[in-house]
Amino acid sequence: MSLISVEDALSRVLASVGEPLETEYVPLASCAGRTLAEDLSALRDQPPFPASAMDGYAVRSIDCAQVPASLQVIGTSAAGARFTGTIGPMEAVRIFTGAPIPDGADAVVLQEDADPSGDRVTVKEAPRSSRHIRAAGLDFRAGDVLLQAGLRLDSRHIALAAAMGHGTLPVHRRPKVAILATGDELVRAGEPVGPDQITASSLPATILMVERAGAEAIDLGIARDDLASLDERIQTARDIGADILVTLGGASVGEHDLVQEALSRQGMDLGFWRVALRPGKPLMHGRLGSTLLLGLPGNPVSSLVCAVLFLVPAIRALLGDQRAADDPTEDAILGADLPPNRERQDYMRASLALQDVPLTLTQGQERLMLCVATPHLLQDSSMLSILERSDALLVRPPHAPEATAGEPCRIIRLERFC
Ligand SMILES: Nc1nc2c(c(=O)[nH]1)N[C@H]1C(S)=C(S)[C@@H](COP(=O)(O)OP(=O)(O)OC[C@H]3O[C@@H](n4cnc5c(N)ncnc54)[C@H](O)[C@@H]3O)O[C@H]1N2
Ligand code: MOO
Repeated sequence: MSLISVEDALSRVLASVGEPLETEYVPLASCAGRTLAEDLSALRDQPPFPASAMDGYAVRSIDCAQVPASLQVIGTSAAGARFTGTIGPMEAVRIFTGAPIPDGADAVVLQEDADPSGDRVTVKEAPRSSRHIRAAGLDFRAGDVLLQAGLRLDSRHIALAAAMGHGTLPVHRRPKVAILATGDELVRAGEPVGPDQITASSLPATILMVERAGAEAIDLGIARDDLASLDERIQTARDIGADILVTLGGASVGEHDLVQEALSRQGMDLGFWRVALRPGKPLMHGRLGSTLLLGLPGNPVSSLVCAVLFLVPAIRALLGDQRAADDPTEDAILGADLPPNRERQDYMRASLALQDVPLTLTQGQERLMLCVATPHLLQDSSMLSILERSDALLVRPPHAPEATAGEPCRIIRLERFC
């Protein structure tokens, strides 16, 4: 099987996701990272009544056209406890921020612009009509559709939904993502490491990425490099109804790379294997019943790059995120010369720095901040110390010609995924 392009691989992964997961109703405070399953309309006006924006006195502006003006204070309107009467000529009501404006009043005088004395107040500054009053429905009206289906919810959306009158929201179920490390050489982080062993660093890292993407991560541990051990863990993933099974390692061509064989024996429908991608070439994709399969390569940087490019978009698509297929790249300026690229799309670990560039404009000198991406010299896909020092992946298309420092380039910011 020949290598397929990154774009082709991503569209095949997303096509195999199918429809977003079913809808469930979740309390607002637990909706972070969920995706709204339906358009949401306001259940009430906000504010629901004309409200004071300041602490001071509610007045009739006409009474204060000539200042100083002495008014009779006939009551108090506080947030949550309105004044129920009506303000008449030369009368005022003490009012606080957020309180309903009493009937008859059309302005609020700041308390800094008024001198209280007993049951009277002297207004020193003439207010114009509607001064410091928030009209009913200023923010939104009942029935306004303010949040759209497919929106990935953050605290801004939660604040608005709460103000709109909602306590729970219709969101798509979180995908269950089972993660299985494979390899006789691997031990869990923190456990004793034998002479020929290393830590399965990608296991906790992938769990974190999966949770950050909005899914429920299920840790299937480490399978040995034998079919029985793999079979057993794959069966566990099916038994728990995993929406995605992610395997780490064993994806390549060696005799110990048994993941594909084990999955095939259980009836995998192979989508693709091997992508024109560096690092991450041996990526495998398929389906096993209702479970989407992503076989990530074992080198930890390769598995992270594949998770950024394919696993996170698949999770977002299952969550119904309307932006699941968005291009994650953005513009930057290249910080070093680079040789021509070969046939695989390259994702180079790079550090970002802001560079202040002087610009001569017609009106004089301006300064522009540019984001400069400098790839690290070593790009071995086993090297996590370099990954830790990297802010971004610098993307180089297949067969890109040599490039010179200062040219535009495209990057993916890692903080968005890690
Ligand atoms: N003859 C060929 N050899 C290799 C090819 C190839 O095309 N022909 N491809 C290379 C590429 S590219 C990659 S990437 C690796 C990936 O292969 P596998 O997916 O089979 O990975 P493993 O062999 O199982 O492991 C590779 C490496 O990564 C370590 N590893 C595995 N799992 C983890 C984990 N969870 N956390 C941290 N490190 C892990 C493992 O110990 C190995 O050192 O294959 C090349 N070979
Ligand atoms: O593509 Mo492998 O993922 O070079 O290390």
